[in-house]
Amino acid sequence: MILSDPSSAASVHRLSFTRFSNSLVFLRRFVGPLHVFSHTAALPRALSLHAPRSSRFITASMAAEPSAKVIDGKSVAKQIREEISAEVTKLKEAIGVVPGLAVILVGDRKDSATYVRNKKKACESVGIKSFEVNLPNDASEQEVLKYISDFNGDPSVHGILVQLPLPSHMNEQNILNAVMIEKDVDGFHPLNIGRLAM
Ligand SMILES: Nc1nc2c(c(=O)[nH]1)N[C@@H](CN(C=O)c1ccc(C(=O)N[C@@H](CCC(=O)O)C(=O)O)cc1)CN2
Repeated sequence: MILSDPSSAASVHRLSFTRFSNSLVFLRRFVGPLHVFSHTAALPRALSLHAPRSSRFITASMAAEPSAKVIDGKSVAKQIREEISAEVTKLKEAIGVVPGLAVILVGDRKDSATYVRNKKKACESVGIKSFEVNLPNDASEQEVLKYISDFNGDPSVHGILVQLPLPSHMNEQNILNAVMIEKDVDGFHPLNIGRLAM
C-alpha cells in the first residue's frame, strides 16, 4: 500500500499492505488461546549428533524452549491493534492521510456479511476509514468491475477487498485481476501471489 501526501509529491510514505492485511486477518483469527507444542523430547538422537549443522541448530534452540507455550491470542490481537492505531495516527499527523479500505460484498450470505462487518469494525477500531458496497446476488460481473475500477482510481481508497465467494455466474479470477496490485489487501492478485511465493 502506498500512501502519498497530496500537498507534496516528493513525500511518499509506505505502509506495508501485507502487514496491514495480515493484521486484519490476525484480528479475525485470534479468537481464543492457541496452543503451540514443540517436540524436543521426540527428536531422534541421530538428529542432534550426526545431522547437518542446520538441524543441530534447530535441536539446540528447541532444547532451550519449554515443551509447550500458550499464546494469548486476544492479547496479541490487542497489541497489533494498538500498533496499527499508532501508525494510523502518525500517518495522519505526518501527511494528513487517513488510510481507507473498500470492501465489496455480493449476495446475501450470512457468513460473508459477518466477515465484512468484522472487517469494518476492525478498521474503525484503529482509525482506518472503510467504504462498503453491497450488491445483490444477481448483480453483473460488469457492475463489480465498475466499482473496482472506481476504487482503483480513488485516492482516498488505499486497499480494496472483494469478499469471496462470489456468485457462481461471475468469473472470480477476472474480478480479482481487476484490483490494482498496490491496493490488493488480500494479496489474491496473481502478481501478489507470485511475490509471496518468491
Ligand atoms: N476477500 C476474502 N474473502 C474471503 C476470505 C478472505 O480472507 N478474503 N476468507 C474467507 C472468509 N473469511 C474472511 O473473510 C474468514 C474465514 C475464516 C476465518 C477463520 O478465522 N477461521 C478460523 C475459525 C474461526 C471460527 O471458527 O470462528 C479457522 O480457520 O481456524 C477467518 C476469516 C472466505 N472469503
